[in-house]
Order: sequence, then C-alpha cells, then structure tokens
Amino acid sequence: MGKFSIDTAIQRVLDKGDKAFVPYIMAGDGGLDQLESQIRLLANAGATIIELGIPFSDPVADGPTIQAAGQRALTSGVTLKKVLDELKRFKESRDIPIVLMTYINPVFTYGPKRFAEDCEASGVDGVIVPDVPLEESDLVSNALKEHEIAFIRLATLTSTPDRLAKIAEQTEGFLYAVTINGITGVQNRFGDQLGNHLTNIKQQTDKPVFAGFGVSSPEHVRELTAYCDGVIVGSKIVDLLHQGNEEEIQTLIQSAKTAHV
Ligand SMILES: O=P(O)(O)OC[C@@H](O)[C@@H](O)c1c[nH]c2ccccc12
Repeated sequence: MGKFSIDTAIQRVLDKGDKAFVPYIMAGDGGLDQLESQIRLLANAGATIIELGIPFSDPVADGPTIQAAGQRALTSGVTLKKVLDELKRFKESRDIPIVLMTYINPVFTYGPKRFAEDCEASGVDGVIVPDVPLEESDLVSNALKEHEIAFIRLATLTSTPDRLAKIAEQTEGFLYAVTINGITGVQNRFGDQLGNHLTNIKQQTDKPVFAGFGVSSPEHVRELTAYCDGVIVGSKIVDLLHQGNEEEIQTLIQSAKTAHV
C-alpha cells in the first residue's frame, strides 16, 4: 500500500533490466465508468504505475490534448470526490499503483487532511501537485506523510542546483524530471542538453528519475531512458485511448521493456 507499493513496482522493473513506463490518463475522460477498464488495459499492456489526472478548470501546465480531455471529463460532471469514490469501488481488484495528479486548488477545496485520508481509503499510492511551490508544500506533504502516500516532486530544466538538491531529497517514489520548458504535449525533438540535464539529476539522487513532457514514441522512450529510469507519457496516451488504439498503446508501453536488454 501507499508509497511502498510504488517503490516495489519500480524495483521489480529495474531489477529485470527494464525501464519504468508511467502512462497518464485523465480521470473521467470517456466517462468515469470507463476508468476501471482503462486502468486494466494499461496495466495489462505493461505499465509500471498509472498517473491519474483530476480534471480542473484552470490547468496551467496542460497542453491542448490534456486540456481537451479535462474538458470532456468536467462536462460529464467528474469531481475529485467522484474519482476517489470510484477508485475505492474497485480498489481490491487493482494491482498497479495509482498516482493522482492534481492542481493544488481542488486539494485545498477538499481539505488536505480529508484528501489524504480519502486517498488512503481509495488505495491511492502517490500524489503529484505541479503548482505547489517547494516552500509551501508542507500543508499537503504533512497530511500525506501520515497516510504513507508518496509526494512526488518535479524538477524543471530551470531548477537551480540548490532547489534541485531539495527536490531530490524530498521527493518520494520517484523524481519527475520535466524535459522541456513549457506545457504538456507531443514533441518532435528534445533540446541538445537534455541528456546532460538528466545525467546531472541522476547524479544528485539515488531515487529513480523519470522523464516526462513531450514523450510520444518508442524512439523517444529509448532516447530518454538511456539517461534515466523511466518515462511518463500523457498526451500521446490520452490521444490513443480516445481513439481506442490499443495496439499502439501496447507497442509504446512495451518500448520501455526492451530499451536496454
Ligand atoms: O502530455 P505529456 O507531454 O506526455 O506530459 C506528461 C503529462 O501529461 C502528465 O504528467 C501531466 C499532465 N498534466 C500535467 C501538469 C503538470 C505536470 C505533469 C502533467
């Protein structure tokens, strides 16, 4: 349960010599009644952990694909509470860790303490809150700590060495290394310095480092996992799921398995 199941899932993959693959999906895109089968599909395709987005009206870091998915979910009436209730309903039959990705506003509205309690009751193992600054994250992190839920921190390309050291120290489960300056979405090419950047982050921490933002092809997965322990893929997975393209989802996820064998 909680952060331990994240650690275990990652270790199992790395011990085999594979890399981790974390697909992001928007909760309630396609209807909340689809969530269970979407998670099962991704787990069966070989995902290590699921990053589950909570729809929010003002998603500042989301690119067009994720924004559109969020809109579809909001239109169908999805809320944080409904997502947690739904996760609780099929908690026992899941065997893949779940990380919620939510902006800070819904957490404050819900109440950080109640949020952490309900996350535990729903079998949520970790949480990512991209818009909470390091200096102001105590309110959330203390509540999560009591329930042994991992608080996953993001490092950006512009994080200073000083901040990077703090992020590396505080992150739990894994460190989310953002690959581009900008918003989420499909990219064709990463900056020339990205390899050095990821290598530098790897040198700062013993915790697993996963790269995310703009990863959309097996080639990207292979390119980035040469420098880190895994990838996070959002927009491309959201698109493929929306199209019902299970075959390409499978190919993309499996590309992390054969990355370095
Ligand atoms: O969509 P991309 O480019 O593959 O990026 C991952 C991403 O979608 C997911 O992790 C995410 C969705 N919204 C976010 C907001 C901030 C940080 C991360 C995210």
